[in-house]
Amino acid sequence: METILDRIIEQKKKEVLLLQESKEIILESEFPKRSLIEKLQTAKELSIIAEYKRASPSKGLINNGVEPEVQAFIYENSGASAISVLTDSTFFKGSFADLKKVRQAVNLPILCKDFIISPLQIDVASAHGANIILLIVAALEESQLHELFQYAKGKGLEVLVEVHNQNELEIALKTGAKLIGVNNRDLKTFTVSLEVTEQLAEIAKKSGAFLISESGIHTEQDAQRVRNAGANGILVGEALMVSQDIEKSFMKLRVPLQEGVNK
Ligand SMILES: O=P(O)(O)OC[C@@H](O)[C@@H](O)c1c[nH]c2ccccc12
Repeated sequence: METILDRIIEQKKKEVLLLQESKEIILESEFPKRSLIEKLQTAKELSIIAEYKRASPSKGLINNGVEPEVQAFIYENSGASAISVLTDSTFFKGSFADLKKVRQAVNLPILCKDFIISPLQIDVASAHGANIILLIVAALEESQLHELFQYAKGKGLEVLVEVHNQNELEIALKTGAKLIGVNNRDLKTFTVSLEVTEQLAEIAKKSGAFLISESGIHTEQDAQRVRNAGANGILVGEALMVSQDIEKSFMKLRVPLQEGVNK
């Protein structure tokens, strides 16, 4: 059966073809380098990557009423370590223009949250001010994963490699990734469980990578749970996008880090 991930990838292939045909010259990034890895190395609390996400295929419209630069500014002032911006338009109502607006509003590292299948998309992300790109193991052939990983590193970008099970994690670790994102949400079925982080944390941490627990984190208890499993950081979208008091939401999610977890 065709999954939502299959549909998204089909759409991305069309977008990449259009990009190729447009022959548009994609300029090099004119923005300074910002490192999430350096922040994780010295962090004393669970790092929060705060996401700007208007909508998603699993939740529909989440919040269409706040501008990306305004939301990102509040995230930065509330203690975020990085900002994630959804740039997919078809399924998430995002854009690269959103990414650039966020770049101009904050000093934090920015993650381009998209379904990357081509180096061209990495060029576009970098030109709009991204410092980190996402590579989703479930969306790529292993050879493609390696190629895109090396390409992004060559451009001075950091790479968050996303996995959802042990098989994907083992593939991810072969790239030498320093940032592993465990997605608690299955992109094929939308089922969310923080147990996924608990199950994969040990193997991910043994490799010396930093572990980011992604999706389904809403409460202080959720943050503590993935922290206790060994996470260095969390990626939070919906809970912050719908929050009536973002600063207060941050205070709850900012829990102290486990001793020695970033050594
Ligand atoms: O809104 P949540 O449940 O806090 O999830 C945020 C983030 O993890 C999620 O948006 C995400 C994780 N991996 C992705 C890959 C593509 C698109 C979106 C995602």
